Amino acid sequence: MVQMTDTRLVSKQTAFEEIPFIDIAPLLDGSNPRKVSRQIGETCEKVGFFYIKNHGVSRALIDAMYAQTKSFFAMPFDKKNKMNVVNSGPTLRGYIPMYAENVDPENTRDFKECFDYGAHYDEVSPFFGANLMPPELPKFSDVCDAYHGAMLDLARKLISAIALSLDLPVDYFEKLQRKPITIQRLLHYPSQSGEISQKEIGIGAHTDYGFLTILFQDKVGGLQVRNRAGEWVSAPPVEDTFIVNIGDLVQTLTNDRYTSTMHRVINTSGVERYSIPFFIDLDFDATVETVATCISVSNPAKYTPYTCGQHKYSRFVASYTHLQAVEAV
Ligand SMILES: O=C(O)CCC(=O)C(=O)O
Ligand SMILES: [Fe+2]
Repeated sequence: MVQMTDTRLVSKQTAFEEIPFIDIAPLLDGSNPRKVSRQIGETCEKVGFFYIKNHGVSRALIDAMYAQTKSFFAMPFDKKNKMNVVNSGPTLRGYIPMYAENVDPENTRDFKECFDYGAHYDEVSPFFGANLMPPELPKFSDVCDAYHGAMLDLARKLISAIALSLDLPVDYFEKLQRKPITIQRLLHYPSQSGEISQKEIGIGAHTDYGFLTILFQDKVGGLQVRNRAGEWVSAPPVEDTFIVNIGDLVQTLTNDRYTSTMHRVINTSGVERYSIPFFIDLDFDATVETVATCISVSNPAKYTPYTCGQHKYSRFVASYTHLQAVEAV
């Protein structure tokens, strides 16, 4: 039995029109990218989250990634813990056990475990390097690479549409994303029962730190998004779609025209929930400053420019317990 003692945790079971659906086929096949970019722009202003359909990623690849995700988390803790993120140095990839990352640390402990990887680099630098991979799962590494590649291609298309929506050249962001920070995350949320309070939920309320997130979620549900009126709205799983949302960097780049929207996860379904978000930022050294088309005399730039890597690392320090120990030394 689940009891929501805290009414702030209840979400409106509204129709998901509140989070729009966008058919991106005309963007991917080149027949009408401007139409898709207009829809994305409007949605980024009003909601910050949208479902995409006809996204071109094969069902077989998604199913394979999902199967590997379940196999990964089914491994004994000791095996997963050999890949603990604390062993990855500045690369900051690998296994993140329960409570080792809390994205809203003032209020919530996150009842989830994760595995993070990215593109392979021989050289180690913050957010880049080799992936820690489980030798027990022979297909894991190849499936991960293929999935990450598909997400990167899709993200670049969506980002070109965001550029168009801001009256910028279609390739505007490419110069800031030559070697972008990306994180491909696998997530496991056990179900919670009993009394549930804000002190411990799947993932605490947060905005994403980067440019764009593309999320696959399984059929279980539990994602909630805070709308502009401050109400929590469910973002239920919908077959053959991904959920896309913009992050903090876009809010700065657009001078708050597009806002990075708060969201959280509460899994009280009685079954395990798995989700697979892909995060893309800018290059580590890229300067994040508002684009010219979002500034005017009556709407001057609100943000002091910062670098992408700086921002990302500061958010990691705030949420990863092992980095707090390092910073405190
Ligand atoms: O699992 C989900 O549905 C959302 C995950 C999320 O918000 C995140 O990892 O930033
Ligand atoms: Fe998130």
